[in-house]
Amino acid sequence: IMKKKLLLLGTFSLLATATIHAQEFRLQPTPQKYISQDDSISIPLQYQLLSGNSLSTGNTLPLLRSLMPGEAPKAGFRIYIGTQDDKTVKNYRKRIPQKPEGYFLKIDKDRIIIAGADERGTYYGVQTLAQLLTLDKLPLIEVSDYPDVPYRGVVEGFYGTPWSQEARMRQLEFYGRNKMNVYLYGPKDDPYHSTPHWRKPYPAQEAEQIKQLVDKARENNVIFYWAIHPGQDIRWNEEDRSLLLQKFESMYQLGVRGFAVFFDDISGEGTQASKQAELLNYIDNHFVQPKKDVAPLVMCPTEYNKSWSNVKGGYLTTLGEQLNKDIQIMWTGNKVIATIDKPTLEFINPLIKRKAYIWWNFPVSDYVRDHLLLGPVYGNGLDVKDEMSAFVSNPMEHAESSKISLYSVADYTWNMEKFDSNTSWKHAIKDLMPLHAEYLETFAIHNSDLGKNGHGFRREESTNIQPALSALLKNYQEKGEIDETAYRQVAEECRKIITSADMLLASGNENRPLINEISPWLSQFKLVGEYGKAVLDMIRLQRQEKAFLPSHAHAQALQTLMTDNDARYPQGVKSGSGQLMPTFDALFEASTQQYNRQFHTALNARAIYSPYTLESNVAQLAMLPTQQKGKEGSVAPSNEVINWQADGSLTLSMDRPRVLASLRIDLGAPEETYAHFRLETSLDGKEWQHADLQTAWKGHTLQKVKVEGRKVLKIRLTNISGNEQKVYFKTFKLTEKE
Ligand SMILES: CC1=[NH+][C@H]2[C@@H](O1)O[C@H](CO)[C@@H](O)[C@@H]2O
Repeated sequence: IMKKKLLLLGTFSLLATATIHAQEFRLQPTPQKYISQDDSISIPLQYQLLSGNSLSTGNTLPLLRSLMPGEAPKAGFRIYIGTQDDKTVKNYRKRIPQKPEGYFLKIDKDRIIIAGADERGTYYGVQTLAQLLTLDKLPLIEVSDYPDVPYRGVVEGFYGTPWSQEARMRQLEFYGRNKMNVYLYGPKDDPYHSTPHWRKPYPAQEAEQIKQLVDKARENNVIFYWAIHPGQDIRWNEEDRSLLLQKFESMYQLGVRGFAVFFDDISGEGTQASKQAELLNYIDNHFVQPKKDVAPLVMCPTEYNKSWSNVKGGYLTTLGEQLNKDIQIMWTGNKVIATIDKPTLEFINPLIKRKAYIWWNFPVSDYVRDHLLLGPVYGNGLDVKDEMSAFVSNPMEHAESSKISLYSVADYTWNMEKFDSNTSWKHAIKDLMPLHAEYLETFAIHNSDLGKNGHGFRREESTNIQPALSALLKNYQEKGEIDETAYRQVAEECRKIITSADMLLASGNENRPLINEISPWLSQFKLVGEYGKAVLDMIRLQRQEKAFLPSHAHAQALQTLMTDNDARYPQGVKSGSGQLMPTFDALFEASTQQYNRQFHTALNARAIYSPYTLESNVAQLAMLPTQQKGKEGSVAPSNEVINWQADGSLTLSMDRPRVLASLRIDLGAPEETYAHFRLETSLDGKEWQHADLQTAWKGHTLQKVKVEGRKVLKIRLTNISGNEQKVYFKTFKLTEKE
């Protein structure tokens, strides 16, 4: 454990440092019961350790010794540590909360007692002590603590670039420190987790990496679950069943002691509830139970959220009735992306006849990959701790950045009623970068909304400056006046934005992995701050015929820079898209229009925006955002199975006719599926011309459409089969002729 001392750069006296640290100090997660005697002792440099036999294996004692290296048999100060069966803590047995993973921690003048309800509870007691040891003096306290939600942690279950080995190793340490006890390995783009290679054992190198992760997880008292995603091509036969069990056996040989089967985002034969239940029960009865040291099986259903469930169809009730009682069933809530409240659980728990194992799809961003989601965790009910068996977060492909949310998920699931979203968020940021917390907070508060997206899930953004932004815009648009107070606040925020971007980019090694992840967004964030300043100049100089021009030109230059592709992250980089950019764009347009009217000029009054708009009567496509990068225009991909109704269509419209060089469409479906669709283009939205969909190349279902040289204003794709088609929506991308 790296003892994270707050090394303020010498500007404070030792006392002040301790005071500041003590003031801001909080235990993470918030303990259930904490009694302080308003007294403290120096950290004992020597102590006698009296530890119970139950701790002879495991990582609890190694952790304690790494935190307090002064073990000495004759020392006066004593540390008593053990689980409730150990005689070393028998005098404190009745102080131990009788809950799984509970512990009692007491710091007294001449002794420390760490007594756990079980091994992991004792380990958590040491983790709490670890936090207290970052203070300059040890407070005399008594902590009685235990988790509200039995299983708490992370499911790496997103599409896109899987986390690296180093990122996962750091994650597991973070889970140990924050008392999260579950990590489910299930990255959609790992070919050995999903189609095509789920039947095959990992190659030697990947196998070794999994083994390292399993060992690291054990060190941090985290249950490592390995998940398999077979549903897209599983055959319900003896052969595939034994191949799946052999794969699980090969993972067991690597040390894996937790297993999951995900049936999400699939179509076809694999979606049958009774077949899924039969397979899972077989795995439970012939693998999990006989092994005796494997955690209860976890499964993700095909109908994993209410908006996709068809209760009368019986899928969920079939699982509820047929699945062995100890098999856990995951649930994302009322929608794919949703916050979890009591009604959500009152709907699902009776259907599946057990407490739902929540898969929370936040801060996952695989459907808005150009955004970082760094805002507070909020919106989940504080009254649902007894209605769920687990709460695991599906994070972003950016592992370090996800820790802002994960810190709060750990806090929320350990002590739900005491959870305070904003306090937790501020401490999450301090935990990531104590020396640059104020700058990271400025960055995070303006990079939290998702923008328009296929799931319609949004988050608050720029809440600190939002009132000033709307006051400034309202006064200017309606009265052409400048609200001076709002103007000053927005100017100050732009200065903070620019400074924060620079301070974080120059923050050296405080948290290099985090900065490496977010640097494309930091560069973009700085441009947003500069753009805000240029636009503030424009409205200030709007009546000065000459002075206005350089600011207008600078604002346009910044718009161009902000839409340029960042090679470090080709999926696009958006920052401040929720409040800052819409306000600055509106001020840019209003002031330029005003200037044009006053000086009879024709300066460009349109902020650069995406020239493409999407319309569709297919529910899951209707809200997908469009993107423009140079000569490329695209509709953002969706990761889920699209239920494309008969005669349903999608239309991509442009701001003006453009000549196409190519159009690529990938519905992730076999060749014959494309016969069910018609592609047309139009110059006026009235006359439509047919365009041939033809296979670009075998093996991959990407369609290259013969539109070379065709001038179009609209492109339309329609399901003409007369039936609903279940397809993916992986690529819809046009390239304009140079
Ligand atoms: C249970 C579930 N499976 C999918 C779905 O939720 O949406 C997530 C967000 O797009 C995606 O990451 C995940 O793989």
